[in-house]
Amino acid sequence: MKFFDVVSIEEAIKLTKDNFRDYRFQLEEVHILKSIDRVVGEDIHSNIDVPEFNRSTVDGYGINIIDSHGATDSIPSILNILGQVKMGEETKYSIKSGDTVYIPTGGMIPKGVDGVVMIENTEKLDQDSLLIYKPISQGENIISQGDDIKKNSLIIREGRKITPEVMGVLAALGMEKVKVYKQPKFYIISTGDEIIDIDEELNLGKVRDINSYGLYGLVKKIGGQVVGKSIIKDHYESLRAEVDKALDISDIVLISGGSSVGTRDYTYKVIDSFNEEGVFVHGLSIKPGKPTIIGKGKDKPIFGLPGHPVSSIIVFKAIIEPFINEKLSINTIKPKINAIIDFNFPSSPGKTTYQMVKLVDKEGVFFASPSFGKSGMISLLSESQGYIILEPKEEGVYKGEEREVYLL
Ligand SMILES: Nc1nc2c(c(=O)[nH]1)N[C@H]1C(S)=C(S)[C@@H](COP(=O)(O)OP(=O)(O)OC[C@H]3O[C@@H](n4cnc5c(N)ncnc54)[C@H](O)[C@@H]3O)O[C@H]1N2
Ligand code: MOO
Repeated sequence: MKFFDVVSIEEAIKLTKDNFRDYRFQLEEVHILKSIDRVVGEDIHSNIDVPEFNRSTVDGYGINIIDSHGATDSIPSILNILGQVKMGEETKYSIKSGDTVYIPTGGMIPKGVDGVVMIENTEKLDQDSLLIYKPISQGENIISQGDDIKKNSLIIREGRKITPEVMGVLAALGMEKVKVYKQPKFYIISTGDEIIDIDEELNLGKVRDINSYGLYGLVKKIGGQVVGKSIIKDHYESLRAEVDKALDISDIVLISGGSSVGTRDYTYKVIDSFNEEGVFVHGLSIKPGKPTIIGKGKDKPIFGLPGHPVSSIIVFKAIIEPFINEKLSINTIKPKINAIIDFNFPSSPGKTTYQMVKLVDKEGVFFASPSFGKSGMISLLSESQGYIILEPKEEGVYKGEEREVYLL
C-alpha cells in the first residue's frame, strides 16, 4: 500500500472512468408528472408536428394578404365575410381574393389564408362585409405546422434534466411516460469514534456528524437517492461489515473520515479488501481534499472522503459529481459568474485549489473576496456564495483580476 501517491483531479476522474467503463445505470419509465429533475435516458424524437396544423396567433380575420395592400384608415379594403372558424374543429373554409373568415386565437387557418389581420384593425360594415385598415405581410399572425417542433426531429437528448419546460414538450408530444435513468443509490458512512448523530448528547470530545448531512444534500441535488446512512466507529471489522452491506444495497458507497494515514484510519484497508482492484487512487493534488481514496468493491465505486467537512463536500463536487454526470450523459453548464477579485490571496502551487469566496454586487458588477478558514469549518462553505478554482501552476490571485466564480 502506497500513502498519498497523489494524482491530479483529471487523472482521478480518468482512472475512475476507466475502472467503471462497463458500469451502467438502468432505465425506468415514469409518468411525466413524476419526472421533474429526473434525467432523460434516451434521445426523444418527435412523432408529430407541433402545431399539427397552421394556427392563428391572434383573434382576427384570415385574408389573402394582397387584399390588404394599400389599406389605410381613410381608404380601407372591403372584404366579403364567409363565416367563422370554430375552435377544436377542422375548418372546411377555403378563401379566394376578396374573401375573409373570422379566426379566433389558436383557430385553424383555412385554405387560401396567408395572413391574419388583428380584429382591432378591422371593422364590420354589416354582417357580410369587413373593412380592413392596415396592410399585413405574408404569414403575419400565423404559426405554421411544425414551426414549434418538426416531426422526426431530435427534440430532447439523452442526459437532459427534466425541467418544467421539458415536461411541457413531453406533454406536447403526447407522452404520458418518459424513460429516465434510475436514480443512483448512495450509501453514506461517517466514520470516527468521536462522531455522534444530531440527536445524541454532545459530550466533550465528541463531534456532531456534519458530513453525512452535507453529502446527503449533495446526493439529492445531483439527482441521486440515499438508501442508507450510518456512523461507524474506527474499527476495521465494523467498517468492513458496513461497507459490505452497503455495496449490496446501493450503487455507490461514500465513506467520510479515516481516509488519512493515521493509526486509526481504516478506510484504505477496508476499500482495498474488496475485489482485485481495491484502491486505485489514494491522494489528490487538491486543496482541500488531499486524503481522498477511490476504489472498487463488488464492481461498485467506493469513495473515501476526507473527514474535514469542507474537504468532503469539495471532493464530492470535484470527483463524484462529474462521475455521475458522465454515467448519466448529463451535459450541465456549471452555474458561474465573472467577478472582480478585491483582495490578493495565495494558492497552493502544485495543487488545484478551491478557494471559497464571498460575493458582493456593486451596481451590477460582482466583486469576490476570499473566505478564510480551515477545511474543518463548515461555516467556511455556508458563508460563501461560490468558489474560484486555481490551477496547480498558479501562485495566487491578484486584486483587480477578473475570475470565474462557480456558484455554490
Ligand atoms: N500525517 C498526515 N495527517 C493528515 C494529513 C496528511 O497529509 N498527513 N492530511 C490532513 C488532511 S488534509 C485532512 S482533510 C485530514 C483527513 O483525515 P481523515 O479523512 O482521516 O479524517 P479524520 O481524521 O477521520 O477526521 C478529520 C477531522 O474531521 C472531523 N470529522 C470526521 N468526520 C466527520 C463528520 N462526519 N462530521 C464532522 N466532522 C467530521 C474529525 O473529527 C476530525 O476533526 O487528515 C489530515 N491529517
Ligand atoms: O483535505 Mo484537508 O482538508 O486539505 O485539510
